[in-house]
Amino acid sequence: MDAVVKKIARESAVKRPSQEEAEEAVRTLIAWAGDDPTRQGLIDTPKRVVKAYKEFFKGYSEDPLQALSRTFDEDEGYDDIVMLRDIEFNSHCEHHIVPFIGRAHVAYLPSDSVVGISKLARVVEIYARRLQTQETMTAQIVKAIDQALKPRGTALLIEAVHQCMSLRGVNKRNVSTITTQFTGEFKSTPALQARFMELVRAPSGGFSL
Ligand SMILES: Nc1nc2c(ncn2[C@@H]2O[C@H](COP(=O)(O)OP(=O)(O)OP(=O)(O)O)[C@@H](O)[C@H]2O)c(=O)[nH]1
Ligand SMILES: [Zn+2]
Repeated sequence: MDAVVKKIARESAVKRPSQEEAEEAVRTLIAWAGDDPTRQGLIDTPKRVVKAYKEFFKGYSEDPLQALSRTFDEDEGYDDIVMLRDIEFNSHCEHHIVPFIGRAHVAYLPSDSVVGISKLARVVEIYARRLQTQETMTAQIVKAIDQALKPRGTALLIEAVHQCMSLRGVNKRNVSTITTQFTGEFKSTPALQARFMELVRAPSGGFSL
């Protein structure tokens, strides 16, 4: 078992079930839904579902601080906004285990060093691949960046569609849920927040490389 999974298991005092126990749980749900888990078309489904869960929730075995640990300090004194826009993610809401799908826009103001830009997208991916609420995921991403890079400020906007609202329950399609979090200079300086929001909304300039 991976160290991060072990840590989460230790903190929550939950024993991680075996692959066979997880597959059995899927067979139970299929039967509960009203179908026969032993029929031809469903016989391999528990194995596939467990494999899919491994992908959906692989963020439990990854460490965001580790992803942000390699920084570069030769940046000629660059000290303005570094922003990644339109980081697509798929997550699952912790209330219904149904997908919520959206985009994250993340920016930071470097102090001494910068981080490889892919690592910011990796942090989004790590937290998205866990059971989440949008608010928690927003706060966690910002906290990880602040902790690892100690920037002068971090800004994050997440927009997402929650399928637990569009496929069931209230059945409202295409509702966007928007969350934002600002720290440091982004929190204390409204003009910086406004610049961030402008950059989120700015046309892409037709780049699609
Ligand atoms: N704040 C927040 N709520 C969420 C998120 N994802 C899902 N939810 C909401 O979680 C709530 C759970 O409410 P409950 O009343 O316990 O569950 P429910 O009976 O299935 O609720 P309905 O979805 O209204 O049918 C619902 O209002 C969901 O829309 C999220 O990321 N953040
Ligand atoms: Zn939900």
